[in-house]
Amino acid sequence: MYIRKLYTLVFLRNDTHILLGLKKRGFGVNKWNGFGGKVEADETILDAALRELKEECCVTVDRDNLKNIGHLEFTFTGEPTLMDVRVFSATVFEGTPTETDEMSPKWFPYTEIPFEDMWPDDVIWFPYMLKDKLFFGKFHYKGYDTILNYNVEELESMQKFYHDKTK
Ligand SMILES: CNc1ncnc2c1ncn2[C@@H]1O[C@H](COP(=O)(O)OP(=O)(O)OP(=O)(O)O)[C@@H](O)[C@H]1O
Repeated sequence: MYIRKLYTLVFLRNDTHILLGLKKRGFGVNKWNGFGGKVEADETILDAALRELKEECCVTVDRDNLKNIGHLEFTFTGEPTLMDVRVFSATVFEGTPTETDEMSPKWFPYTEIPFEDMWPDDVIWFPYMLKDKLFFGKFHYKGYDTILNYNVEELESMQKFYHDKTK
């Protein structure tokens, strides 16, 4: 049994580029990633996603424009926590991505995503996101550099996935 902790991860995208942020502190420091963090006890997952995006790169998204596109689960050998990461994508947003204490944002062409400076799982599930497929990925790590085993599958619908999960 694991202790499940909820996280959000948001990607802004257009036809040719994706916005990533270089994490300046804390978990995943010096890695490029989407924007996100822990869901607080008093907020919904969607509210947490919008809040973290604003806090980390000063961009706001209308909640109707934030699409849940994937679900990731991370476990680490010897650790009791399961990181339950809800992945979102938006193409419509307000504001200019701006550096904050936590993140330094930069647009990358889809052909130049810096996977060597990202979490090792990203290169495995990004292709689903980039092809606009919904996905569910599970990764078991040893330390923070080595994936011992994983599985990624395409989903028909996030709503159906969450409905089936709670059965
Ligand atoms: C293991 N493989 C992984 N692959 C891809 N992304 C990963 C990840 N593991 C964590 N993430 C994301 O990294 C952020 C951490 O957030 P994190 O800094 O811990 O949260 P938060 O901003 O609440 O922290 P503090 O307020 O500083 O405590 C959060 O978006 C989360 O989804």
